[in-house]
Amino acid sequence: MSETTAILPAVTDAMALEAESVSAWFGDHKVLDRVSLAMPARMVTALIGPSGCGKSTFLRILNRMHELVPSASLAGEVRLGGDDIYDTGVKVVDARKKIGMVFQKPNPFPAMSIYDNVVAGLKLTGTRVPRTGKDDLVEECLTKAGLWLEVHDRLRRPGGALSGGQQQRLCIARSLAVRPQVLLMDEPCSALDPTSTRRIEETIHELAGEVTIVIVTHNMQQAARVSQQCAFFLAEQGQPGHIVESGPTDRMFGAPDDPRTADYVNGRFG
Ligand SMILES: Nc1ncnc2c1ncn2[C@@H]1O[C@H](COP(=O)(O)OP(=O)(O)OP(=O)(O)O)[C@@H](O)[C@H]1O
Repeated sequence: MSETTAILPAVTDAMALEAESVSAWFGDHKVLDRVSLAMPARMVTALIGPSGCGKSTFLRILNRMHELVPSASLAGEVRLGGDDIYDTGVKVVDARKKIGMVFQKPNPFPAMSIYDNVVAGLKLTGTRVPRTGKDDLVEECLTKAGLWLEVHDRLRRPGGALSGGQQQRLCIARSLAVRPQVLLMDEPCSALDPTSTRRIEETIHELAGEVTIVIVTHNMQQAARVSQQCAFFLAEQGQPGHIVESGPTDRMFGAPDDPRTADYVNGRFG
Protein backbone atom coordinates (compact mmCIF):
# COMPACT_ATOMS: atom_id res chain seq x y z
CA MET A 1 0.00 0.00 0.00
CA SER A 2 1.14 3.54 -0.67
CA GLU A 3 2.30 5.66 2.24
CA THR A 4 0.17 8.57 1.12
CA THR A 5 -3.50 8.73 1.98
CA ALA A 6 -5.96 10.98 0.26
CA ILE A 7 -9.68 11.46 0.47
CA LEU A 8 -11.66 10.24 -2.52
CA PRO A 9 -12.92 13.15 -4.66
CA ALA A 10 -16.70 13.59 -4.38
CA VAL A 11 -17.25 13.44 -8.11
CA THR A 12 -15.33 12.57 -11.23
CA ASP A 13 -14.03 15.76 -12.78
CA ALA A 14 -12.83 15.14 -16.32
CA MET A 15 -9.85 17.19 -17.43
CA ALA A 16 -8.12 17.83 -20.71
CA LEU A 17 -4.83 16.09 -21.33
CA GLU A 18 -2.23 17.67 -23.57
CA ALA A 19 0.99 16.22 -24.95
CA GLU A 20 3.55 18.62 -26.32
CA SER A 21 6.51 17.56 -28.41
CA VAL A 22 6.78 14.14 -26.76
CA SER A 23 9.69 11.98 -27.92
CA ALA A 24 10.52 8.56 -26.49
CA TRP A 25 13.41 6.13 -26.47
CA PHE A 26 14.16 2.57 -25.38
CA GLY A 27 17.92 2.73 -24.81
CA ASP A 28 19.17 4.61 -27.86
CA HIS A 29 16.27 3.44 -30.04
CA LYS A 30 14.02 6.44 -30.64
CA VAL A 31 10.43 5.26 -31.03
CA LEU A 32 8.44 8.52 -30.92
CA ASP A 33 9.34 11.87 -32.42
CA ARG A 34 7.84 15.13 -31.18
CA VAL A 35 4.25 14.02 -30.77
CA SER A 36 1.84 16.82 -29.85
CA LEU A 37 -1.82 16.12 -29.22
CA ALA A 38 -4.63 17.83 -27.30
CA MET A 39 -7.10 15.37 -25.79
CA PRO A 40 -10.12 17.47 -24.75
CA ALA A 41 -12.09 16.83 -21.59
CA ARG A 42 -15.15 14.54 -21.86
CA MET A 43 -14.19 13.41 -25.34
CA VAL A 44 -12.98 10.06 -26.68
CA THR A 45 -9.69 10.31 -28.59
CA ALA A 46 -8.68 7.23 -30.60
CA LEU A 47 -5.01 6.53 -31.38
CA ILE A 48 -4.77 4.58 -34.63
CA GLY A 49 -1.92 3.36 -36.82
CA PRO A 50 -0.02 0.23 -37.86
CA SER A 51 1.72 -2.07 -35.42
CA GLY A 52 4.95 -0.73 -33.93
CA CYS A 53 4.32 2.98 -34.59
CA GLY A 54 4.40 3.85 -30.89
CA LYS A 55 0.71 4.13 -29.90
CA SER A 56 1.09 2.05 -26.72
CA THR A 57 4.32 3.80 -25.81
CA PHE A 58 2.57 7.16 -26.18
CA LEU A 59 -0.37 5.95 -24.08
CA ARG A 60 1.97 4.72 -21.35
CA ILE A 61 3.76 8.07 -21.34
CA LEU A 62 0.39 9.72 -20.62
CA ASN A 63 0.23 8.11 -17.16
CA ARG A 64 3.93 7.72 -16.39
CA MET A 65 4.12 3.99 -17.06
CA HIS A 66 6.87 4.38 -19.68
CA GLU A 67 9.34 5.09 -16.89
CA LEU A 68 8.77 1.59 -15.48
CA VAL A 69 10.97 0.21 -18.29
CA PRO A 70 14.58 0.56 -17.06
CA SER A 71 16.05 1.63 -20.42
CA ALA A 72 13.20 4.03 -21.26
CA SER A 73 13.51 7.80 -21.50
CA LEU A 74 11.42 10.63 -22.88
CA ALA A 75 11.36 14.32 -23.72
CA GLY A 76 8.51 16.81 -23.95
CA GLU A 77 5.60 17.62 -21.68
CA VAL A 78 2.31 16.02 -20.67
CA ARG A 79 -0.17 18.37 -19.01
CA LEU A 80 -3.32 17.47 -17.17
CA GLY A 81 -5.59 20.46 -16.75
CA GLY A 82 -2.55 22.61 -17.55
CA ASP A 83 -0.20 21.02 -14.97
CA ASP A 84 2.85 19.03 -16.08
CA ILE A 85 2.47 15.45 -14.77
CA TYR A 86 6.26 15.02 -14.98
CA ASP A 87 6.93 18.01 -12.73
CA THR A 88 9.39 17.04 -9.98
CA GLY A 89 6.74 17.81 -7.36
CA VAL A 90 4.22 15.31 -8.79
CA LYS A 91 4.26 11.81 -7.29
CA VAL A 92 3.85 8.95 -9.75
CA VAL A 93 1.06 7.44 -7.66
CA ASP A 94 -0.88 10.73 -7.79
CA ALA A 95 -0.50 11.01 -11.56
CA ARG A 96 -1.75 7.42 -12.03
CA LYS A 97 -4.68 8.06 -9.70
CA LYS A 98 -5.85 10.90 -11.93
CA ILE A 99 -5.03 9.09 -15.16
CA GLY A 100 -6.19 5.46 -14.99
CA MET A 101 -5.36 2.65 -17.42
CA VAL A 102 -7.28 -0.36 -18.75
CA PHE A 103 -5.15 -2.96 -20.52
CA GLN A 104 -5.56 -5.21 -23.54
CA LYS A 105 -6.00 -8.34 -21.47
CA PRO A 106 -8.45 -8.11 -18.57
CA ASN A 107 -6.34 -8.33 -15.40
CA PRO A 108 -8.63 -8.55 -12.37
CA PHE A 109 -7.23 -10.17 -9.22
CA PRO A 110 -8.72 -13.60 -9.99
CA ALA A 111 -9.07 -14.97 -6.45
CA MET A 112 -10.32 -11.69 -5.02
CA SER A 113 -14.06 -11.06 -4.85
CA ILE A 114 -15.81 -8.81 -7.37
CA TYR A 115 -16.40 -6.31 -4.55
CA ASP A 116 -12.77 -6.32 -3.43
CA ASN A 117 -11.55 -6.02 -6.99
CA VAL A 118 -13.43 -2.74 -7.33
CA VAL A 119 -12.01 -1.27 -4.13
CA ALA A 120 -8.50 -2.65 -4.77
CA GLY A 121 -7.53 0.50 -6.68
CA LEU A 122 -8.24 2.58 -3.60
CA LYS A 123 -5.85 0.51 -1.50
CA LEU A 124 -3.15 0.53 -4.19
CA THR A 125 -3.26 4.31 -4.46
CA GLY A 126 -3.73 4.99 -0.74
CA THR A 127 -7.12 6.63 -1.24
CA ARG A 128 -9.40 6.72 1.78
CA VAL A 129 -13.13 6.30 1.55
CA PRO A 130 -15.40 6.14 4.63
CA ARG A 131 -16.31 2.53 5.43
CA THR A 132 -20.00 3.31 5.03
CA GLY A 133 -19.36 4.80 1.58
CA LYS A 134 -17.69 1.70 0.13
CA ASP A 135 -20.88 -0.16 -0.78
CA ASP A 136 -22.21 2.89 -2.60
CA LEU A 137 -18.92 3.36 -4.42
CA VAL A 138 -18.84 -0.28 -5.54
CA GLU A 139 -22.40 0.02 -6.86
CA GLU A 140 -21.62 3.34 -8.56
CA CYS A 141 -18.51 2.02 -10.30
CA LEU A 142 -20.04 -1.29 -11.37
CA THR A 143 -23.06 0.60 -12.70
CA LYS A 144 -20.90 3.00 -14.69
CA ALA A 145 -18.90 0.08 -16.04
CA GLY A 146 -22.17 -1.54 -17.15
CA LEU A 147 -21.74 -4.59 -14.90
CA TRP A 148 -23.94 -3.94 -11.85
CA LEU A 149 -27.06 -5.70 -13.09
CA GLU A 150 -25.09 -8.82 -13.97
CA VAL A 151 -23.19 -9.13 -10.67
CA HIS A 152 -25.10 -7.32 -7.90
CA ASP A 153 -26.26 -10.63 -6.39
CA ARG A 154 -22.79 -12.24 -6.38
CA LEU A 155 -20.39 -9.54 -5.27
CA ARG A 156 -18.50 -11.96 -3.02
CA ARG A 157 -17.72 -14.40 -5.84
CA PRO A 158 -14.20 -14.31 -7.30
CA GLY A 159 -13.49 -11.85 -10.11
CA GLY A 160 -11.76 -14.63 -12.02
CA ALA A 161 -15.06 -16.52 -12.37
CA LEU A 162 -16.53 -13.85 -14.69
CA SER A 163 -16.46 -14.05 -18.49
CA GLY A 164 -13.67 -12.20 -20.34
CA GLY A 165 -15.96 -9.28 -21.22
CA GLN A 166 -17.27 -9.05 -17.67
CA GLN A 167 -13.71 -9.16 -16.34
CA GLN A 168 -12.79 -6.24 -18.60
CA ARG A 169 -15.78 -4.25 -17.30
CA LEU A 170 -14.69 -5.16 -13.76
CA CYS A 171 -11.26 -3.69 -14.57
CA ILE A 172 -12.97 -0.55 -15.83
CA ALA A 173 -14.96 -0.37 -12.57
CA ARG A 174 -11.72 -0.80 -10.61
CA SER A 175 -10.14 2.08 -12.54
CA LEU A 176 -13.18 4.27 -11.91
CA ALA A 177 -13.10 3.68 -8.13
CA VAL A 178 -10.44 6.35 -7.58
CA ARG A 179 -12.51 8.79 -9.70
CA PRO A 180 -9.86 9.45 -12.34
CA GLN A 181 -10.01 12.47 -14.60
CA VAL A 182 -8.73 10.52 -17.58
CA LEU A 183 -9.10 6.85 -18.55
CA LEU A 184 -6.55 5.36 -20.95
CA MET A 185 -7.51 2.15 -22.75
CA ASP A 186 -4.97 0.05 -24.63
CA GLU A 187 -6.88 -2.11 -27.12
CA PRO A 188 -9.45 -2.98 -24.43
CA CYS A 189 -11.50 -5.23 -26.72
CA SER A 190 -8.81 -7.12 -28.61
CA ALA A 191 -9.18 -10.20 -26.38
CA LEU A 192 -12.99 -10.14 -26.49
CA ASP A 193 -15.75 -11.60 -28.65
CA PRO A 194 -17.97 -9.26 -30.74
CA THR A 195 -20.82 -9.17 -28.19
CA SER A 196 -18.50 -8.28 -25.30
CA THR A 197 -16.80 -5.74 -27.56
CA ARG A 198 -20.14 -4.02 -28.22
CA ARG A 199 -20.84 -3.97 -24.51
CA ILE A 200 -17.49 -2.29 -23.76
CA GLU A 201 -18.13 0.23 -26.55
CA GLU A 202 -21.49 1.09 -24.96
CA THR A 203 -19.69 1.53 -21.65
CA ILE A 204 -17.17 3.88 -23.31
CA HIS A 205 -20.08 5.94 -24.68
CA GLU A 206 -21.69 6.17 -21.26
CA LEU A 207 -18.42 7.11 -19.53
CA ALA A 208 -17.39 9.70 -22.07
CA GLY A 209 -19.65 12.35 -20.55
CA GLU A 210 -17.70 12.41 -17.33
CA VAL A 211 -14.18 11.22 -17.96
CA THR A 212 -11.68 12.01 -20.69
CA ILE A 213 -10.94 8.82 -22.65
CA VAL A 214 -7.95 7.95 -24.83
CA ILE A 215 -8.16 4.57 -26.56
CA VAL A 216 -5.68 2.66 -28.72
CA THR A 217 -7.46 0.48 -31.25
CA HIS A 218 -6.55 -1.50 -34.36
CA ASN A 219 -10.20 -1.74 -35.27
CA MET A 220 -11.15 1.10 -37.61
CA GLN A 221 -14.88 0.48 -37.20
CA GLN A 222 -14.40 0.73 -33.47
CA ALA A 223 -12.44 3.99 -33.75
CA ALA A 224 -15.24 5.38 -35.93
CA ARG A 225 -17.95 4.18 -33.51
CA VAL A 226 -16.50 5.31 -30.19
CA SER A 227 -14.31 8.37 -30.80
CA GLN A 228 -14.94 12.02 -31.52
CA GLN A 229 -11.33 12.66 -32.53
CA CYS A 230 -8.55 10.48 -33.93
CA ALA A 231 -4.78 10.71 -34.20
CA PHE A 232 -3.04 8.69 -36.90
CA PHE A 233 0.45 7.47 -35.93
CA LEU A 234 3.00 6.17 -38.41
CA ALA A 235 6.64 4.98 -38.24
CA GLU A 236 8.09 5.00 -41.73
CA GLN A 237 11.13 3.01 -42.85
CA GLY A 238 12.78 2.61 -39.47
CA GLN A 239 11.97 6.18 -38.43
CA PRO A 240 10.42 6.88 -35.02
CA GLY A 241 6.64 7.08 -34.83
CA HIS A 242 4.97 10.44 -35.31
CA ILE A 243 1.47 11.79 -35.82
CA VAL A 244 0.65 12.18 -39.51
CA GLU A 245 -2.58 14.00 -38.73
CA SER A 246 -5.26 14.29 -36.09
CA GLY A 247 -8.72 15.78 -36.05
CA PRO A 248 -12.44 15.07 -35.76
CA THR A 249 -13.18 11.41 -36.43
CA ASP A 250 -15.69 12.24 -39.19
CA ARG A 251 -13.07 14.15 -41.12
CA MET A 252 -10.29 11.61 -40.48
CA PHE A 253 -12.48 8.89 -41.99
CA GLY A 254 -14.40 10.94 -44.56
CA ALA A 255 -11.94 13.49 -45.92
CA PRO A 256 -8.48 13.27 -44.33
CA ASP A 257 -5.83 15.78 -45.42
CA ASP A 258 -3.04 13.23 -45.90
CA PRO A 259 -3.27 10.38 -48.46
CA ARG A 260 -1.50 8.05 -45.99
CA THR A 261 -4.36 8.55 -43.53
CA ALA A 262 -6.90 7.75 -46.26
CA ASP A 263 -4.97 4.60 -47.21
CA TYR A 264 -4.79 3.44 -43.60
CA VAL A 265 -8.39 4.07 -42.58
CA ASN A 266 -9.55 2.40 -45.78
CA GLY A 267 -7.50 -0.71 -45.02
CA ARG A 268 -5.00 -0.31 -47.84
CA PHE A 269 -2.06 -0.96 -45.48
CA GLY A 270 -1.26 -1.82 -41.88
N1 LIG B 1 9.76 -2.54 -23.47
C1 LIG B 1 10.31 -2.26 -24.66
N2 LIG B 1 11.65 -2.34 -24.85
C2 LIG B 1 12.20 -2.04 -26.03
N3 LIG B 1 11.52 -1.62 -27.12
C3 LIG B 1 10.17 -1.52 -26.99
C4 LIG B 1 9.50 -1.84 -25.76
N4 LIG B 1 8.16 -1.64 -25.95
C5 LIG B 1 8.03 -1.23 -27.22
N5 LIG B 1 9.22 -1.15 -27.85
C6 LIG B 1 9.45 -0.73 -29.24
O1 LIG B 1 8.88 0.56 -29.40
C7 LIG B 1 8.28 0.68 -30.68
C8 LIG B 1 6.82 1.11 -30.51
O2 LIG B 1 6.12 0.06 -29.85
P1 LIG B 1 4.62 0.22 -29.38
O3 LIG B 1 4.23 -1.01 -28.66
O4 LIG B 1 4.49 1.51 -28.66
O5 LIG B 1 3.85 0.34 -30.76
P2 LIG B 1 2.31 0.15 -31.08
O6 LIG B 1 1.98 1.12 -32.15
O7 LIG B 1 1.52 0.26 -29.82
O8 LIG B 1 2.27 -1.33 -31.62
P3 LIG B 1 1.08 -2.41 -31.55
O9 LIG B 1 -0.05 -1.79 -32.30
O10 LIG B 1 1.65 -3.61 -32.22
O11 LIG B 1 0.77 -2.62 -30.09
C9 LIG B 1 8.45 -0.66 -31.38
O12 LIG B 1 9.60 -0.56 -32.21
C10 LIG B 1 8.71 -1.61 -30.23
O13 LIG B 1 9.52 -2.69 -30.65
